[in-house]
Amino acid sequence: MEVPERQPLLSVRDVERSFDVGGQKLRVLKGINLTLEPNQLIMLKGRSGSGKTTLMNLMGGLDRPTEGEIFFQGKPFHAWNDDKRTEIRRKDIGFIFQAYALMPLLSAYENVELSMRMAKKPRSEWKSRVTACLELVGLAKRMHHRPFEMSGGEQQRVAIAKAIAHRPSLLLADEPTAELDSQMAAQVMAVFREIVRTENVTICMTTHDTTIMEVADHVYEMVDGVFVAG
Ligand SMILES: Nc1ncnc2c1ncn2[C@@H]1O[C@H](COP(=O)(O)OP(=O)(O)OP(=O)(O)O)[C@@H](O)[C@H]1O
Repeated sequence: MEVPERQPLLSVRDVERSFDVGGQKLRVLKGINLTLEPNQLIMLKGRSGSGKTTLMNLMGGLDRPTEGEIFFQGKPFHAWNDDKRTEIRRKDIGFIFQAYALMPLLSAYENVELSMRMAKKPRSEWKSRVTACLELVGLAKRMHHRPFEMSGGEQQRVAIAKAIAHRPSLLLADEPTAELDSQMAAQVMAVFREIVRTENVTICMTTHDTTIMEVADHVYEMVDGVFVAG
């Protein structure tokens, strides 16, 4: 009997993205190929302006390529409209940004709970999942603190709990450690490794920090809109 081939989580094929800037075509991505498998920690590095954020936006279904194909769990993101991509994104993708994007008036617990609500998870699952996610990021004792009562590293860990609560299979993180000192950045990376081990998720993150690249399963280097051998 033939064993069915395992489907990649995400596949990016010959992707280009151009923007119209003042009547001129600005080519930002110039033929990107990348495959993400389940349960990986992948990093994208490259100079400012090389196109990393543009690629992450495409991978997360926030934007569509000018040329090429993007399949998320076999679904053709490049061909789907905003509404269809948004539906998949809400359910299956989590995002973390450089600045923590937490609601300032809500506690850590309430911030994470919001993500369960947004993903329309049954209310009966909220409490145990929110608590488990905050424990996973090492903040069980800070659940009822609000963002301004926490350090930058703690806030970023709340943002991680919030991004994984609805059990996405892909977590995209744009410079998640950029605002943190090296000790806090190391804590965030330890949490990422733990999440990849226990949560059935692939993390793809951008970074400039060469010291944290050691923990990646693979590092892609982008130069001027293409990948170069690392
Ligand atoms: N919507 C847009 N319209 C026009 N130009 C854009 C748009 N989005 C990105 N660009 C341009 O594309 C280039 C790549 O930007 P991008 O944000 O992807 O780089 P990056 O590698 O993520 O940089 P950084 O490390 O600074 O975040 C930049 O020159 C940027 O000005």
